[in-house]
Amino acid sequence: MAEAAQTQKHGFQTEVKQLLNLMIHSLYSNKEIFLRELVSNASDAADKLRFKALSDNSLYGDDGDLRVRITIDKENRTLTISDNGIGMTRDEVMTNLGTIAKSGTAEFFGQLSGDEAKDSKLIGQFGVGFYSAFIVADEVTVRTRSAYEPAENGVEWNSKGEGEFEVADTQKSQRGTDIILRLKDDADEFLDDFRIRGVINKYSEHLSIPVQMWKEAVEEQKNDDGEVITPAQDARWETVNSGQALWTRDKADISDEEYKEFYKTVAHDFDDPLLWSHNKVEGTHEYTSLLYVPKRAPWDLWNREQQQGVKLYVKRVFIMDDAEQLMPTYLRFVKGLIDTNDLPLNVSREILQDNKITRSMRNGSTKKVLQMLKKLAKDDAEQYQGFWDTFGNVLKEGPAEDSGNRERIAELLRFASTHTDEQTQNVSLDDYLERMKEGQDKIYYIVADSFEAAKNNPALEIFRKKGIEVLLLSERIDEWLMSHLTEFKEKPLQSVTRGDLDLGDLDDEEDKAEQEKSEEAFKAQLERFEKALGERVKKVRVTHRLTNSPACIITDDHDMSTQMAKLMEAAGQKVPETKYIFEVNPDHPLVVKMQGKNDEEFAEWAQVLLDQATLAERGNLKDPASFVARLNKLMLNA
Ligand SMILES: Nc1ncnc2c1ncn2[C@@H]1O[C@H](COP(=O)(O)OP(=O)(O)OP(=O)(O)O)[C@@H](O)[C@H]1O
Repeated sequence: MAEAAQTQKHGFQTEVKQLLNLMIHSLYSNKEIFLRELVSNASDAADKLRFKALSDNSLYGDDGDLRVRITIDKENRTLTISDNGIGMTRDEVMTNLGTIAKSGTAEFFGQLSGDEAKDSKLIGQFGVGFYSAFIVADEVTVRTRSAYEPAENGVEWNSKGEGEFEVADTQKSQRGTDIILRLKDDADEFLDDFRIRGVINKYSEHLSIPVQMWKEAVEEQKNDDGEVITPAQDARWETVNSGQALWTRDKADISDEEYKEFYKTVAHDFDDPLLWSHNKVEGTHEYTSLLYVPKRAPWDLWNREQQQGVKLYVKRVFIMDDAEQLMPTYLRFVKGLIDTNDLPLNVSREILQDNKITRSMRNGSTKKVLQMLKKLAKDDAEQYQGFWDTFGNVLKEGPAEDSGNRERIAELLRFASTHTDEQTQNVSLDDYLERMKEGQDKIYYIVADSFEAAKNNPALEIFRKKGIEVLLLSERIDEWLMSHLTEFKEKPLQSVTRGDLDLGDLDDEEDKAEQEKSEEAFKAQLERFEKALGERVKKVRVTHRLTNSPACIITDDHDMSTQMAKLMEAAGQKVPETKYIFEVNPDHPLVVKMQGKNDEEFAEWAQVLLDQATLAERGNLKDPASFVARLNKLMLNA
């Protein structure tokens, strides 16, 4: 080993220290995965080089056979994983092996509770990567040289995993990266050739890169008659895996186990996937897709800029990670790959962006994912519920993003509803349609800040009385969803807190006649309300939706809904002030009592009723102090 010069000491980024700590504690029972991670990094490095070499063949130098080699040194207790891939420059080493360059990492680690059992679940969401080397090693040395740099610009990185690492310049004749692990005392098993071969077979069998191990020379063996039974073999590098990319094989010949292990390698997940779909598409455009739905959400699912999980290959050559053109954002949890013969090898992101072939692959793959989810929902409601609880809120972005598949996505949505009054979102729109009352022509829903606020909103009273089911929505995304989901199977969706309530055929003639009568009788009172509330409301009218509450506020047909206004406010946008329609229940004892009050008292009562109704709908008041003062005054007078 050449003398390393210019050694510099550095501290790990805080998050790296936390990750190391967490990993060593959570993964001691699953040590072998370090090898999967390091071999898959080596394979990625080979993929990157192959891709760069498409436009600059000289990058290969005289070493064009890309491979990963694993060497065991029992005497020095080291295991070395070596690749001749793209390698790293000094700057790349500093960022890749000293920091975690993903936005939001600090917040992620902020969630750690210190409870090992709980925290170890988080590690699965994070993806373990290079640092998993420290599960089995008490010292790791990385010697690397970028394909763009000469031999003298090699870099040596070294760390004992205790908060610091050292970086030095070095000479490295061969391009690529060697990861040298000095194994811990309890990691003896990884000095065993047979054990390592087993791990490679398990995890790296279907990577498209050969993984090789050194095989000692074999002497010729003859039987007593002088016939050769074992021919002599020179010592050599032997390829341990099949090196055939899994997705190129026939579906019928691939076992579930193989699909699952392959998933772990491509997705850097160590849980099994929930579902997968492997398709060879023929016709105008030919491509193969292998798409997985994970069981667990990645830690950065809510970062819409997070990398997408679908890789693009052209003619078996890896082209790029996270090809965002291949999968819509609302399916960003899908992992896997698409391999096509129809694109040129030198395809760029720009070309991908506006390309017929990309569009066709994206449409086809989107449909495949939606289909496999639909099938799961049909075959296994419990597993589907698990999927929905994890990824439902991402899927809810779908109707806005992908109008072409709106109905297909809508079939996959699940809601809480007044059918059970439980918070679990397990009612599909099809369930709702099946339970619709005779004469009902709309799907009713309410959006509120919380499940309780939705469930207890006074606007539901008439629906409960008549036994009409209402969907109860209370996630942040729901208002956005409903503004793009206006009908399902030709039935319009209608908010119960918006516009005129016309229950259509659900109101019988008698109800209608009664309503008209009470409106007529209440005319003079309405005018008193209007005078008392003035500019605070858009209009005052008699309600048909309340049975137990004195009043409620309703958004007019074309005004912005309360929840949408809140969303926009939260996003820092200026929102025009919306005035509500104030609906009064003439039969409520409080309203009846108000009739005997003088104008001044009446006005006080009216203000309090409006504030109460606003609280029930918006969850807050612009001027809470005046509300409290008024209420206290009324209580004193009582
Ligand atoms: N053998 C290698 N050759 C070249 N670069 C490498 C090698 N191993 C790691 N790297 C670089 O270090 C970075 C960090 O690796 P690490 O395994 O921690 O994370 P990752 O592979 O990006 O993500 P994941 O969490 O999914 O594993 C890689 O993205 C890559 O740029």
